[in-house]
Amino acid sequence: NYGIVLDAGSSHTALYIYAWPAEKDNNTGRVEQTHSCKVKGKGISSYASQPWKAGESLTLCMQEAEQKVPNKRHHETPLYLGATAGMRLLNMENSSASDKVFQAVEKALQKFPFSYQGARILSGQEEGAFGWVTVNYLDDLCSCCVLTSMRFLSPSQGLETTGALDLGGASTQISFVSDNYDGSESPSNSVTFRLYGNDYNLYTHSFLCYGKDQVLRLALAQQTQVNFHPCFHPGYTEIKNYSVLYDSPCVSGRKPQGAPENFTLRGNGSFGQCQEIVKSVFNFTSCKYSQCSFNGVFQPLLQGPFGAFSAYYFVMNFLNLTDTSIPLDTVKDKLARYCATPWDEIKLHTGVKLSYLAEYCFSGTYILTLLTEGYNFTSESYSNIKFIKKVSRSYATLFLLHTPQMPHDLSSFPVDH
Ligand SMILES: O=c1[nH]cnc2c1ncn2[C@@H]1O[C@H](COP(=O)(O)OP(=O)(O)O)[C@@H](O)[C@H]1O
Repeated sequence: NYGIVLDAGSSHTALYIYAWPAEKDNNTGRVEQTHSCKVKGKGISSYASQPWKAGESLTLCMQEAEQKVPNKRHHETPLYLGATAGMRLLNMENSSASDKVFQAVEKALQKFPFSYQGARILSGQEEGAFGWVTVNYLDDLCSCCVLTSMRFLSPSQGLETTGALDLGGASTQISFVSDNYDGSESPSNSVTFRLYGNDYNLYTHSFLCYGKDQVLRLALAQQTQVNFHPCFHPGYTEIKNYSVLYDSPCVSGRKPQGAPENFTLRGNGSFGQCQEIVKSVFNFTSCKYSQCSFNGVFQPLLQGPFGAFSAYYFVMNFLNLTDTSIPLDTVKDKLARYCATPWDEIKLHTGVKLSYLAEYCFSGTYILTLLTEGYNFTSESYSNIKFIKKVSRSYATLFLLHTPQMPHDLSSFPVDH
C-alpha cells in the first residue's frame, strides 16, 4: 500500500511517499518513507497574491509521485495536504487569500490519478501530536526495540515515551506525557488517542508567532530605531524594508506611526544583549494555572527525554551545539563567541545560504532562551534533550489524517502489533 502526504510549512512544501505491506499481520509491517520531493519555491502560503502559482508549484513533485507509485496502485493511494502555521497566519490575515490558495492547490492535485483526500490547515494541537507520534516512531531513539513501533507498547511496560519539541518558521510546538497531567487542568492542551492498543494522554501546545522567523521579526521590530542590533554579527549591515518586516499578523500591531520606507540593520554581536531582546517577547506576568510556560499558557512539570527537531536541529547542528552533555553554561559561552565573530569571517562559510548565515546567532539565542526561560528546562534537564534530524513529521500526518476527528483511535492503522 502507498500513501502520499504534502507537508506545507511556512517556508517550504515537501511531498513524501510512504509504503507499507498489505498484510496487516505481517510483523515487518512498518511504514517506510520511500520517496521525498522538495517543492521549488518558498511554500504555498507565499503565493497569496498569485494563488494559481501555488497549484503549479506542486506539479513537478506530483509528476514524480506518479512515476514512483506503481500505476496499478494510483487510484487507491490516498493523497493528503496538511498546511501548518504559515497558512494559519495567512488565514487569519486574509482568509479569502488562503481560500484561493487552497482552491488552486485542490485543482492541481485533483488532476492526478490518486485518491485525493483533501487539503487543510492542521490545528496547532494536531501539529503537536503529529510531532510527538513521529518522534516516538523513530529508529534512532529506540535502541532497545526490535520493531520500532513496539515503542508504543512502552507505557504499560514501564518505559517512558519521548517528548517532542518542534520549531518551525511561524510556530513552535511542545508535546509530552506527564504523570502530573490528566487533561483536567487546561483541557485545551490535552490530546488523547489510542495507538497500537495503548491510550495516550498528551500535553501539547502550539505557540503561533513563536516560530523562529516570526520571533526574528519581533526582535527586529523592537530595534529599528537603535544603531546596532546585538543579534547580528559585528560588521553586518542590511537595508530592511519596514513594510516587508511588518507584513505579518504577528507584528503588524507594532508598526510605528510614520515609519520611513527602510532602515539600516547593523550588527554588534552581543549574545547577552540579544538574549534580553529575545526574553522580552515572552510574557511571564500572569498565570491562572498551577504553573505556566509563558503567555499564561499552562504547562505541567517537564518529564522524560525530549527530541528537538526541524529548525532546532538545523540551527544547533550548524552551530555544532547538538551535544547536550556539554554544560549549558559552556553552550552559552560558545554561542556568545560565535555571535561576537565578525561578519567578514562568518560569510566565508561556503554552501550555506547567506540569509541563514546571518541569522544563526539570533536563532541559537532564541532556541536557548525558549528552552530555558520559556519551557523551564534547567542546566540539569537540558541534557534530556536530543537534537534530532527527523525524517519528517508528515510520517505521522499520514497516520492521523486517516481519522478525521481528535481524539484518534489509530489502533486499526497498518502497523498494529
Ligand atoms: O538549513 C537551514 N538552516 C536554518 N534554518 C532552516 C534551514 N532549513 C530550514 N530552516 C528553517 O526552518 C524553519 C522550518 O519551518 P516550517 O516551514 O516547517 O514552518 P512552520 O511549521 O512554522 O509552518 C523555517 O524557519 C526555515 O527557514
